[in-house]
Amino acid sequence: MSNTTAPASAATTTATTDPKIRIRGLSKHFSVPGGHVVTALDSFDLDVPQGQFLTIVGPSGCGKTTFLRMLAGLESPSEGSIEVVGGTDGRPENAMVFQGDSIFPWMSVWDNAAYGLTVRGVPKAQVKETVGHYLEATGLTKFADAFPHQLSGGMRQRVSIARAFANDPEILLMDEPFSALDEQNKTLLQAELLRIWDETRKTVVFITHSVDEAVTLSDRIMVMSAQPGRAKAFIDVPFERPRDVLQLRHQPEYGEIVYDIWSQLKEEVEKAKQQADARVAPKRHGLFRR
Ligand SMILES: Nc1ncnc2c1ncn2[C@@H]1O[C@H](COP(=O)(O)OP(=O)(O)OP(=O)(O)O)[C@@H](O)[C@H]1O
Repeated sequence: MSNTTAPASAATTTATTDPKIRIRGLSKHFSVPGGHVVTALDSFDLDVPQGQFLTIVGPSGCGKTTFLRMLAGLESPSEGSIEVVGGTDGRPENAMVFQGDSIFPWMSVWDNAAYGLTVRGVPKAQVKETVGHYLEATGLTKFADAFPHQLSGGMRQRVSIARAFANDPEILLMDEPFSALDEQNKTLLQAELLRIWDETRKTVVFITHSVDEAVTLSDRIMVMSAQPGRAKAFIDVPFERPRDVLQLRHQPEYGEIVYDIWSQLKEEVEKAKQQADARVAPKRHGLFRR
């Protein structure tokens, strides 16, 4: 499967056809107590073509969430540029789905899903049609009047997904949206996401710690290096769409891609662990001296 893996240096040259997201020289430094500076991301280049489902995997602390937050405009870059090539038709640039609850607890399922459209002043009939469609697609029609505290974790994530798609953003950003769910719910939601995404073919940047999830959902996977985070490798996922989550996992090629990603990741996970140990060691040393 090595023919699907491209070194990171090819990132900006192989995926330049009609990019929806263009990242150049992106770095992010954080000042932390003690006068230290953490470089979360270092000189990061990336093109995401229009309509691509890109997933990012990388060891803990390599800057995945920081990157997504910068894409969402919630953090500003220390250096470099982020460009989302967008339309001018009043649609939001992005919508984000997080790991935990990102819906409003005081609003019904319907109102949560309709929120972005209502704020934008979309005509009521269109809101009704769009929200109705995405609640149906996420299996929530019967729960339209329910409130988040009456729903399971999986159903709350469905509301987040329905809201994100209903809002029709230019790009969709998803930060480990299924990581808190049990295996069965995770598989169901992956299948639902695949189905909804197939309808819209939105440009998605998705973060996960699960290599299986990455291979199941994505067109392309970016493996990040341990901190400071950089693009280490790109792996194309050649499976045709629409995809069936279970059948996909039966294919011999699936295992080869999973192996390929793990081969890239292993070294970075070990590096990240050494970094974490090195951060703990001086503190321990200080403790013994007291
Ligand atoms: N606001 C902040 N202030 C200081 N340091 C920060 C801040 N946000 C992130 N960092 C640091 O930047 C680095 C990257 O963090 P980030 O959360 O982006 O990593 P990640 O790859 O998403 O990790 P994980 O997989 O564990 O969620 C970490 O060392 C983190 O401690």
